[in-house]
Amino acid sequence: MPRILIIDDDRTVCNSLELLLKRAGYAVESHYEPREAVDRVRAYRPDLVLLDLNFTVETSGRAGMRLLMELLEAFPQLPVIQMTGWATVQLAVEGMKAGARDFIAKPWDNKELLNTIRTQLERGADAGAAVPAGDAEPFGSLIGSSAVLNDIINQARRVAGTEAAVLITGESGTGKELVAEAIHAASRRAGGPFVAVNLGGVPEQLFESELFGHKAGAFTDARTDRAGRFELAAGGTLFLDEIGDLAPAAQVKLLRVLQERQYERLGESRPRPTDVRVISATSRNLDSMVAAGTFREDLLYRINLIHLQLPALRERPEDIAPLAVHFLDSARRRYDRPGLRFDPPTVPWLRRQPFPGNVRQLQNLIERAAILSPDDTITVDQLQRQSGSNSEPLAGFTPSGVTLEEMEIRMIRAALGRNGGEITATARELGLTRAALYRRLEKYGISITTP
Ligand SMILES: Nc1ncnc2c1ncn2[C@@H]1O[C@H](COP(=O)(O)OP(=O)(O)OP(=O)(O)O)[C@@H](O)[C@H]1O
Repeated sequence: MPRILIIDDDRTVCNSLELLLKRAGYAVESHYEPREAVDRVRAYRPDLVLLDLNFTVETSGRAGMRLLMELLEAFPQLPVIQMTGWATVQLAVEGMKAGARDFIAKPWDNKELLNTIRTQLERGADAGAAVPAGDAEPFGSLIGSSAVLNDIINQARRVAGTEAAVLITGESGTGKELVAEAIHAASRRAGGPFVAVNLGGVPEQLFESELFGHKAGAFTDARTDRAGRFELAAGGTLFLDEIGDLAPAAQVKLLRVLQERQYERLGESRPRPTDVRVISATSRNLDSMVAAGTFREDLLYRINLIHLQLPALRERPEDIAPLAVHFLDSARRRYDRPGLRFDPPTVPWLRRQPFPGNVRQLQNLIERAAILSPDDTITVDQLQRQSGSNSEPLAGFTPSGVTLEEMEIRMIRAALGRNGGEITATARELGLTRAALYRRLEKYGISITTP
């Protein structure tokens, strides 16, 4: 019978956990005193430890973190599951970087807790040993070896096995959706669907129908019953893209469903339980939006148990070469041009470009070059031409004295000019989504009629 030791100074918590775990067939003991915990582990030899991070003597969780470190040092193979309040979940993430296996947020869900324990016991004593930071094992289809990206990959790998809600932020085209897919693929829900919904593209009046579904006749255009995204994603992951674009009323509706873990199709009164892991993404700054009163703080709290901030491509120029090579390789296969290659000055040139549209812009640039290149060698000259501009920033080095923001403004104006103010074409040329282009127009006060 597997042995579990609970370390928590709250006896009521220990009692109810003991009851639950014994019923589930484990041998359980509790330890209330953080100080002698290491000795207790040595004596009891548990197969798994449930460790509370927030001892009442000190609610910051630091005492719990110290104890976690001591335990991991004394018993590096021991699976430790941390327990923590919502307010200190960030601490648990730190704990996972240090080698804890997982965490459960209090108040816990019995089923989830038992699942987590079972998974960790199945993984055995050494299987989950911490992956060293900066390792280069592939994660999903993410390419890149910069330290910043690796750090994010490692964090994502660790949270993948949990049910925690993840918020991914970063500029447009930095790979937020790709990271979400990779987390899904590495999670227990990998066998279930990955359903993405772009909340920026859902008109406010269709929000409920889109997410929760509707019954025929629920409104004028509802001719047949329709499942919403929550239903389609059941057993899998729901990716809420551009969550910062959500209107206030929709924020309330989403929050309610996330809190109550149930929803109703429009026109139906039967509640359906949600069975999704939520991953959200946005290129907006939700903290400032909360401060400005345009994004609900309680919703932010729900969706960002774990926060992954993806750096812009210009902040990790080391990733440009491997990405460029990867995209060229795909283009070789896709367009059946096996001889395609970069002229040697191309890659150093690419590394110097600001790429306001990030990885997506780099990908588009190389794809276009691969299609249009008259022979097998892609040169700087061609890339400059393909980037659609001879006088604008991508054509050369960053002019001195010009800020990145000014360059971005110039690029946007020039692209708007070339495309006659047409948003879709301009966004495509810049490697941005329409929503991302609109945000920039708004941010810089650029008007479309007089680019
Ligand atoms: N690290 C990476 N390795 C390989 N491909 C990448 C990487 N990052 C991004 N990409 C590619 O770049 C494109 C943009 O990525 P993705 O759609 O995930 O970005 P995003 O941040 O979600 O963008 P948006 O905010 O505009 O929705 C995709 O085609 C994706 O496959």
